[in-house]
Amino acid sequence: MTLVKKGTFAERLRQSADDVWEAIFAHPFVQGIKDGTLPMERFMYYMKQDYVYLIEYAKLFAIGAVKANDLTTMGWFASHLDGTLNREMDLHRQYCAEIGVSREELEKEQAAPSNLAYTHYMLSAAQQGSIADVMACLLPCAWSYYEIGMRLKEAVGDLEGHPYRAWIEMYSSEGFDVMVEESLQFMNAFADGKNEEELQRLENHFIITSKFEFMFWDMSYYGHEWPV
Ligand SMILES: Cc1ncc(CO)c(N)n1
Repeated sequence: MTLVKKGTFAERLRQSADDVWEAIFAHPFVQGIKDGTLPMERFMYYMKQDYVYLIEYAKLFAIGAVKANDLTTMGWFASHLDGTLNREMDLHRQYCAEIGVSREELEKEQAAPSNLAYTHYMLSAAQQGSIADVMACLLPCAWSYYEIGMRLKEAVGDLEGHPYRAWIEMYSSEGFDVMVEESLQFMNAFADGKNEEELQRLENHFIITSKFEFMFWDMSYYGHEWPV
């Protein structure tokens, strides 16, 4: 299941946030997707918040394309900017269309506080930092979803008739594992030659964005809103 290679910087990152990731896997929202017991109303709240999240997340790929030092890297970021906007977000548009939520309504959704904090943290780190900072912020998103997707697919087995089938299939699909694997390779290459202080900054981005991933699930389950 794990794509990470021993002794790499990506392995160090994964280990540094392991407790956070275990808390994510055990979260009642994630467990509820697996069991199919998650109320659809919570899932739709999550999808709407995720839609506005993905608009900002996609900008990280655009920043990565600007900060890339070669055409292969630039092309990779450009293709995932396209993939996020035109494929991943299609899943959201389709789910929402099925229950009568239009594209316009999705785009008008206001980000809840944890969502806003998460995307702004990433955008600020990406704008101030190098391409390595961009990747350290992006990694927990795709990689933790991949591990969730794989775990859920394995636990559920036959997805026929499962209420969250399309979601589980998307994040456990073959294209997605390639994307994660390539992200890990890029992360290792970008970290190459960096001193310990810089590596710690990258590790900190990884841990913080992993914690924001947990908060996103928590917010979607309990509905944390602005206090006033
Ligand atoms: C909050 C969040 N993190 C990661 C992903 C995976 O792209 C997503 N769709 N939403």
